Amino acid sequence: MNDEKILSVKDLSKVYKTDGGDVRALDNISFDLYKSELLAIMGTSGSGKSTLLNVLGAMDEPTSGEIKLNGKVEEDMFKEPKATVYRRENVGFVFQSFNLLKDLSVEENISMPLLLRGDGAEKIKIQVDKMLGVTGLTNWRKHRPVELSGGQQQRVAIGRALITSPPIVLADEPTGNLDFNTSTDILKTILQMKEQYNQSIIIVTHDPSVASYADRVLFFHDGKIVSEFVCNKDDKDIDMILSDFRLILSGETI
Ligand SMILES: Nc1ncnc2c1ncn2[C@@H]1O[C@H](COP(=O)(O)OP(=O)(O)OP(=O)(O)O)[C@@H](O)[C@H]1O
Repeated sequence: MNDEKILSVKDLSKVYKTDGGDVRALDNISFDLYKSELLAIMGTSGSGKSTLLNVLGAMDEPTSGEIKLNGKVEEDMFKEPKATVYRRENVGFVFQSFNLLKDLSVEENISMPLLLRGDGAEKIKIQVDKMLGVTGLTNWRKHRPVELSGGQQQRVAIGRALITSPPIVLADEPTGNLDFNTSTDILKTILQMKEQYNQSIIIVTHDPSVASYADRVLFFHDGKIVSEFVCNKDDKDIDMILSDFRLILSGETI
């Protein structure tokens, strides 16, 4: 991680109009994401974590506020066709539910973003072979998602998210459906790829052991950032993250 900012978020708010009244999902959020940083977001249910990822990924338009990418506001980043271009060039998504295309093989799923951006067959093959190696899926390349374990499916999703080397990766509970050992394996894959491709990653998680891999943790409550924790790799980060968070929530469940 270095001190170069890739994203600067300033006074970001998102208000949903519902029949039951306005829901302020994000309430004046400001933070920076640094180059090569792994930033974890934790928070109570309904505190705005997924909304934030959707807005940063230009899937949902904020009500107010500013997002700078590399120090510049992207004009019309929430309007098509600019939103699609912004996503394609800058963002990789990893979801809890993997979101793989079930009729396609592992290698076809991973190659999809390259096909969509119009890369040639030879270039795609080189990139996909490399990615299959990094994610440990070379022997599974011809298999379809249904024939894989949860951890393997998530590694396909990670490979697909990172194959275009996007500078930003947005991961929403990427280990939420996985057991402890598989989660650790997935996190190590994410970290290894971050080192290799120099990416900045935002990971939403309820799991303090996942958050302990991060450089920094932001805690959300009621659409606001209520605390920030800088992880020190050499002490008991998990305990500290948990106690910090419990203190903030004063008894609420995570
Ligand atoms: N499309 C929508 N329309 C109306 N309200 C919404 C919509 N999406 C989210 N919300 C509301 O915005 C708030 C934040 O939701 P969000 O999904 O971002 O929370 P979260 O922190 O990701 O929650 P969880 O940990 O339970 O997944 C919640 O009160 C939710 O009900």
